[in-house]
Amino acid sequence: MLRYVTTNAGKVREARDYLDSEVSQLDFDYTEIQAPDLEPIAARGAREAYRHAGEPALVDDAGLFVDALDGFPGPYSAYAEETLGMERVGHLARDAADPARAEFRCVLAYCDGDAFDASPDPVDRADRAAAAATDDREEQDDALPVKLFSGVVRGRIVEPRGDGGFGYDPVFEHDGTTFAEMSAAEKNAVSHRGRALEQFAEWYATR
Ligand SMILES: O=c1nc[nH]c2c1ncn2[C@H]1C[C@H](O)[C@@H](COP(=O)(O)OP(=O)(O)OP(=O)(O)O)O1
Repeated sequence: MLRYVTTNAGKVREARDYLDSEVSQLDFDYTEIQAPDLEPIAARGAREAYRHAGEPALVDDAGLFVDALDGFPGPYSAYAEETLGMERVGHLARDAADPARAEFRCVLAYCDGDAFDASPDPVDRADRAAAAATDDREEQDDALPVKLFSGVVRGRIVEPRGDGGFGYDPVFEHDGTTFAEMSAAEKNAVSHRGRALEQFAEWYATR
């Protein structure tokens, strides 16, 4: 059974469109390392979740990157939402630029313990073999292969509109409509998460 690892029910709702019945949510709060990019955060999370669950794990790390704020809040989007809140982050963005161009990014990291993605790079392989041979749990985790998928959607930050979706959806406008004004299907058709899930589902079905 594939476990979609997140504490966020909004993400699960969107993922169901791509993963149907073969997925169930694992409400597990994996360690989020600090990094400017989402990829290493998601990869580390997927390894930890797989070790925890003992089942194939798919981690979804996402964030809002505002151009005029040099990518802030980016990997810290959840923290900024909890502290400042979606509306104040929106104000910061619009104070910095008008229009306040931004993008949502999503990285999916899949780990099932199999070496499906054995690196062709012998140095990398040797590193993995060495890491797998140690007793150190964190080093062993680094040896687990992870497959990454990502999606991006461009838009602009506006005054909040709409009551659908979650997180920053009310302030993120794409083609004249905020994500909170769209149905889940409409959002999936253009969103960062939809793009990443589409790629994952295609790979997963044919792996
Ligand atoms: O489609 C989206 N529509 C609106 N907001 C979004 C979206 N995608 C990510 N976001 C925001 C929500 C949160 O403030 C942060 C994700 O943070 P992120 O750490 O990936 O997720 P999270 O803490 O909500 O749940 P979890 O880590 O358990 O999956 O970016």
